[in-house]
Amino acid sequence: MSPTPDTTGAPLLEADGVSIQFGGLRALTEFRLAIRQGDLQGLIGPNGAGKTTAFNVLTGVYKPTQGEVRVAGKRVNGWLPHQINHLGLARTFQNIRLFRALTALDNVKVACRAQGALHVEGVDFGAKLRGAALNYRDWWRALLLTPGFMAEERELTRQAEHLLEVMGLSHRRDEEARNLPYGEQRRLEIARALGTQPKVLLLDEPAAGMNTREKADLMVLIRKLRDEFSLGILVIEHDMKLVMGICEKITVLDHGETIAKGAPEQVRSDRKVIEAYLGDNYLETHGGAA
Ligand SMILES: Nc1ncnc2c1ncn2[C@@H]1O[C@H](COP(=O)(O)OP(=O)(O)OP(=O)(O)O)[C@@H](O)[C@H]1O
Repeated sequence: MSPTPDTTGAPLLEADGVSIQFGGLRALTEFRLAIRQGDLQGLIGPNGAGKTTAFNVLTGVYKPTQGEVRVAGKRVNGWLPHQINHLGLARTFQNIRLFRALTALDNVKVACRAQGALHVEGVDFGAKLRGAALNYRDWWRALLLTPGFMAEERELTRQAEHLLEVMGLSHRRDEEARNLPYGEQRRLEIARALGTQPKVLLLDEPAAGMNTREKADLMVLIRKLRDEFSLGILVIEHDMKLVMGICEKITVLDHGETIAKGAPEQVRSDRKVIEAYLGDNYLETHGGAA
């Protein structure tokens, strides 16, 4: 049986009054969020609201102009994405970013290997030097196919195969990522993100381009991932059925500002959210009170 999600622990990911500005454009203003183990939260809003920017700030692609991002309790402002990833934060992208010419298995193995690589936090020169020395050693081990290297390869293959199986992609193991149907490429991206053994997973429009059946399956799968891998999950998604169906808490952005936050039923009847995003048609089709 899946463990009951524990959403009472310390936040694994926190945004504390985070703002970012591009020239004169305030893309994100005073953004606040806390994700704990067992959380399944949504981030919604109209096009250009700042959702992907929020992901980019949380994962180290952008440095916040103001405020603080904390991962596993550590302040990570200014850290590089791979350093933040080592603290347990992984993501997928709105525009799929797989290694297109690698097989499904190798896409996931790359991520599993990256997690086993030297953990270099901050900008410590000594650690970087040690990292370079270990890379050099690993290069020779790979070239000479030492028993240690071969054993490590088998273990990485086993881990990657397991993740492909969880994501229903075992049958695609040896196919190049670019040849997979769109919905399967999206699932492969999630498998790859899981390869880095995250504690928090950020999914940027995971259902984009999927048909109704695939979306329904994805909803079940996202819940299953949360439970089986003891994750906290944050999802950006335009499909309201999916977001409202799986998320326990939703943050709504508009022009970089948080205009609402709460349970799905609270958010979908919020007048500001209806005006900015859902539209009165949504209420007519789905019911609910303004
Ligand atoms: N690197 C950048 N330089 C300048 N402006 C940017 C940059 N990144 C994002 N923006 C701007 O910030 C605003 C928010 O964009 P963002 O991509 O976060 O929106 P979004 O909510 O993810 O939209 P969508 O649903 O269309 O993906 C937009 O006006 C966008 O043009």
